[in-house]
Amino acid sequence: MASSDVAVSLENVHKTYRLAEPVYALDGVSLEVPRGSYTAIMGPSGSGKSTLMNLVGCLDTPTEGVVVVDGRDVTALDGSERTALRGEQVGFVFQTFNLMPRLSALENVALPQLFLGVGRAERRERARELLERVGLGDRTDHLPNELSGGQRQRVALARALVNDPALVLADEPSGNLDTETEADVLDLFAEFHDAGTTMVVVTHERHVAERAERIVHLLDGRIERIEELEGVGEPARPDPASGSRPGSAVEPKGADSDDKTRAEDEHE
Ligand SMILES: Nc1ncnc2c1ncn2[C@@H]1O[C@H](COP(=O)(O)OP(=O)(O)OP(=O)(O)O)[C@@H](O)[C@H]1O
Repeated sequence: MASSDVAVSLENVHKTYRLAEPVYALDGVSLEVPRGSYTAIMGPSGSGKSTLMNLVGCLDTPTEGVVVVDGRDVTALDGSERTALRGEQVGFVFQTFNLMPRLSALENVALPQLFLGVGRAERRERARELLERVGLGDRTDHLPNELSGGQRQRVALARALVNDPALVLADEPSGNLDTETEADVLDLFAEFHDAGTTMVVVTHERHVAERAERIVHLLDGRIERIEELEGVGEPARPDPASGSRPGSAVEPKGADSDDKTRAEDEHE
């Protein structure tokens, strides 16, 4: 695959947490995530899913191996360069990404646009639009603690999508949502995917994973297998020149934490 068709690539990535006993959270993972593809990551608890997402999202660096995001070797970047790359490219839907408690739903969603230099009126309009899309058009002025858990999660989702990131990373995005809201969230993911966004979703739920084009199964820090799903969605942007379609395959090929927060420590 041409490198420009690859959103994220991992080459022989190891992540070892050095405790009294070392923990080999990732143990030689190689993976290409094509631009515009929709990938689900599944695996038992402790198999390395969140560790993998943190590396793909430039929140962390591997102990060994190479992680390339949008053509840039993450391991060669310093902390602030990684933060910048993350801000430009990645939208996180992580449960650990809490909302700012003193900002309204609308202000929380508007916040990431501040760092792209978008004007206030436009920020608020876009935030309102996103909140409407996640079914919270009537909750824009609520503070996070005036919302239910599922509503807070939808605000976090709107915030993750507001800058129209090239890559969306979601860790258990529908964890505490009721069936109807989950369906709305997954429809929204499908919409973003249809518009060309690269989606990577960690889930324990088979029916959530089946909305993707392929499922990467992790076991003990390794890729156990990659399952290509039949009949999912339409071919993603056929490339008449090569006859190949970007997004048609995730190919298996073969630490030190920095700041873990994004908008959390920044204020409007
Ligand atoms: N910061 C850390 N320090 C030490 N060990 C860690 C750390 N983070 C994760 N681990 C260990 O690394 C392994 C992989 O963890 P990870 O969170 O990636 O698993 P997971 O597949 O996301 O699990 P779950 O489904 O339970 O969220 C686990 O054995 C975990 O205990």
